Amino acid sequence: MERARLSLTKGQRWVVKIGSALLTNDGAGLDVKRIQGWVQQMAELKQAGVDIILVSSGAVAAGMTRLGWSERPDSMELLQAAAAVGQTKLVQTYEDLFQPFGLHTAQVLLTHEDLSDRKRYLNGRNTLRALQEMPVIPIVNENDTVVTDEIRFGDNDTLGALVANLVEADALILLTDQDGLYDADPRSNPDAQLIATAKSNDPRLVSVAGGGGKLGRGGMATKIRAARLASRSGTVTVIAGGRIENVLSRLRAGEQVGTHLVPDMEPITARKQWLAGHLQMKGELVIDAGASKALLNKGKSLLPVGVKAVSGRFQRGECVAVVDESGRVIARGLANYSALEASKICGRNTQQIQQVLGYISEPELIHRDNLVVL
Ligand SMILES: Nc1ncnc2c1ncn2[C@@H]1O[C@H](COP(=O)(O)OP(=O)(O)O)[C@@H](O)[C@H]1O
Ligand SMILES: N[C@@H](CCC(=O)OP(=O)(O)O)C(=O)O
Repeated sequence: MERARLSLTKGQRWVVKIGSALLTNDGAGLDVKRIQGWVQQMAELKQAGVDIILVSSGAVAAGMTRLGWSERPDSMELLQAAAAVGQTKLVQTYEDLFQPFGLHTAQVLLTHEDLSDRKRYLNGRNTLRALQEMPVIPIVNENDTVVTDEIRFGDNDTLGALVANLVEADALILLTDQDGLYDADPRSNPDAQLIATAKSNDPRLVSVAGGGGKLGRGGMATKIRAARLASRSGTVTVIAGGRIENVLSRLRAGEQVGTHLVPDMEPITARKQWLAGHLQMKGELVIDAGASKALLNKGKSLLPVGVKAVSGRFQRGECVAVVDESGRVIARGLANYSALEASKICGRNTQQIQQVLGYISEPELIHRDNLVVL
């Protein structure tokens, strides 16, 4: 497809994600020889004017080797400790390998909360933009030491997609241990066929994508979700084999390598992408059929009168899910009222808000500028 080809051959901003399954020599530390190959290609791209942001996994694996562990631990604190030990090794390895090309690296560790908080999100975006102007390759990973299970990205595919949204990347390249997305998991189906191209939002992709291997976290399922998220900033996603020779340079030259997932929607505004990227909701608003129609078909704000039930604990300004009567999540947005206030004014018309609460902040429960339909 022409659009995908242009994002790859002419795009000025790429997010490249290298997964755990690829970075390690079958669990035994970092595969420095291979990393050197990707570094060389990324350095050449940067010198040709493509801003590269690298999302690299591998901290836990590198930490395990440094600590002399052969088995991946199960406990959260040991995994976090291994990540803390391994992250320095990971960045040191990249720094040493980029240095001969006159490039430095910058360590960027992010959590889900950093990207949910509007101020920190904007700060992160400004910093990454500033780094792009420099002879520097930012290296992003999840800040594993401080996250708990409930708030983890867990896999770096999702993180890669949110970073692609953050910088409005032309392309998100997910390098992994398979040559791309197959119509069934090739580990268990030797006859599986490679899918060369598809629309990022094609619902059929979900059924072919299975889970990850013993080193990777998310498998293809999270890569498909990442492609969907990335499409919101008009970003093309490529899932490709990191062991394919010169994979990045060949993609830049316009070769059909791996699976190309092409957005089939117009990019949404940066603010709405930020909203859509929220993974944790603080509460839920169940709305009636009339309100669903107003949101889905007319791009309207959500008024308290259309809300049937409120659940969860949220404050004004926090992100909530909007659910229709059948239980389907149709939108999310920032609430203008807390959960307690919302439960008092739901089902009421605008005039009644003042009577019930004694004050009125806004007539809308969620203003359309702070609402994204999913
Ligand atoms: N339909 C599919 N096509 C290709 N690979 C698949 C598919 N379904 C599941 N997989 C598995 O996903 C794995 C890659 O994901 P993962 O292990 O998380 O790696 P990474 O660390 O690169 O993200 C592959 O090794 C493969 O076995
Ligand atoms: N943050 C973790 C990586 C998580 C992970 O393995 O993700 P993925 O490569 O997407 O399977 C680490 O650096 O070890």
